[in-house]
Amino acid sequence: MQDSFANTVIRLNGLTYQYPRGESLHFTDLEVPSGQHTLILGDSGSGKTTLLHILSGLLKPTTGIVSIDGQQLYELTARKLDEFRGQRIGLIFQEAHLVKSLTVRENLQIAQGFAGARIDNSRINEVLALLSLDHKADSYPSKLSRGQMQRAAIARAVINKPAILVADEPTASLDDRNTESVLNLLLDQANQQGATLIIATHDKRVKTRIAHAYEMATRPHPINE
Ligand SMILES: Nc1ncnc2c1ncn2[C@@H]1O[C@H](COP(=O)(O)OP(=O)(O)OP(=O)(O)O)[C@@H](O)[C@H]1O
Repeated sequence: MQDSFANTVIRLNGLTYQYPRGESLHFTDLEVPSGQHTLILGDSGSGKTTLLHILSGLLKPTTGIVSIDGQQLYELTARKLDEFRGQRIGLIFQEAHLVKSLTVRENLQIAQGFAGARIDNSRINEVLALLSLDHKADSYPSKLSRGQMQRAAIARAVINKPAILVADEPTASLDDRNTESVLNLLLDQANQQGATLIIATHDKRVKTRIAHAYEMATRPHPINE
């Protein structure tokens, strides 16, 4: 089903998730207008990572609807969902998860391939230049510094011009200077590529840069509650 709110990039409705033999999580409804960068805030264990996985199409909720850029994610077949995720959702986790046996350029090429797009080397060159990584295009991940690795992960997340860029604690282990530069990169890239940023964080330094926040409203419920 297509979403009727053309300007709404994320819509969450009636979401719950029950971990097998674990927590039952209930999520407050949310609508994010396109371009409204939003933080996901909440105590440790409140369900931020679970929510990011659900809204990124990686974890099917027990109940409820997730609509991204007008598409209800969990109505798609597994293959279509993989393709949609590749095209419309950019993921940045704390560890970069680049394929170690491939160069930076090849990592970006497979990200284009997963999304069902043709290999577009001029787009790859453009993104690498924007992130000051052009000189590392033919390097393997093991030859990158930590900061370069993080920029490569951002390059991979934005390569297909996603509608949303989802980052889980992207600054948790960074000093102030690197936090500033990663936040600038994420905001610049999101703004330039027309993506809406969703960042889960505890980090006070991030809260000063992004005004809108979604507070995890619930504590986890015991199984039978
Ligand atoms: N695979 C799992 N099986 C069972 N319970 C889980 C599993 N993963 C997470 N949980 C539980 O679900 C709840 C939410 O976890 P989640 O990782 O989403 O929280 P979080 O807000 O991201 O926490 P943090 O800020 O500490 O990373 C926690 O109580 C956690 O113990």
